Amino acid sequence: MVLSVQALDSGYRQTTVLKDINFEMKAGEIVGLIGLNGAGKSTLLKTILGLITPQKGQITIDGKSILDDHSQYAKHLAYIPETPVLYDELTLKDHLEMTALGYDIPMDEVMRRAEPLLKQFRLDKHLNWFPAYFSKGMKQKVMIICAFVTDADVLIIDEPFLGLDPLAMRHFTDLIRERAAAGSAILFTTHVLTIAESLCDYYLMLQAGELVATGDLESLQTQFNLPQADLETIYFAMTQTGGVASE
Ligand SMILES: Nc1ncnc2c1ncn2[C@@H]1O[C@H](COP(=O)(O)OP(=O)(O)OP(=O)(O)O)[C@@H](O)[C@H]1O
Repeated sequence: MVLSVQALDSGYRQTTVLKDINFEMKAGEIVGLIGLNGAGKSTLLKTILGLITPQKGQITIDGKSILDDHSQYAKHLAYIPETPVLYDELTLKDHLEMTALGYDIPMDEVMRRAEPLLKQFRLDKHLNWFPAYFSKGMKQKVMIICAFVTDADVLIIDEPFLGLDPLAMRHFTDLIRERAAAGSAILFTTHVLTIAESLCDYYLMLQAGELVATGDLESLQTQFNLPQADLETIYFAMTQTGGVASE
């Protein structure tokens, strides 16, 4: 099991947002974390990343928790946040260099891995540009490239498709599939359910901080008693019933 989340409660100061979250991810799995605004998706991703300390329960990657070795734990993870976070005073190449340092990968190896991605995302001529000159989508692409040049075996991606043009979106979904085929586990949130449906092996359906259903589409169809339904139909049913359909 690459990622294991057990009996997790998490949130902010006095507030508990996530209640009793349990799931596991194997190498090569693509998992969609699906739920309404405010359901707790980002809170879950940030807790896995170690940016929020769990109130209860435990998270392990390859059997180790963040408490065992913080820096080793962090090297197993790469994160693409919802809003690109770039340093104003660093160029695109500097950001790649920072990634190389952070993950202990030689810079020439990072550049070798980055080259096809830079070309694909049409940023190969912009290595010396500063973020101020990038569009929102270009900034998002920098975050994607920095995450995909690492050796991380768990990729955490928060609403990755907003701001990308259709061509970039296609390249990005291909990259996600390739990376999973190479053995990484990929957990992402999205409100774009058609893309989730085309990419995910299974789904975590989060409603008001609780996992109300998990499984692949077929299993969700059974749980919600909606044979043949697509993910969007199941999602609407979830928001109306607050969970799986009663018998
Ligand atoms: N820094 C914070 N301090 C206190 N409460 C917060 C904080 N960030 C989020 N929350 C609360 O936690 C709950 C879950 O928020 P979260 O951002 O995890 O939702 P989400 O599912 O990612 O939503 P969205 O789809 O809008 O991104 C919400 O009720 C929100 O108000």
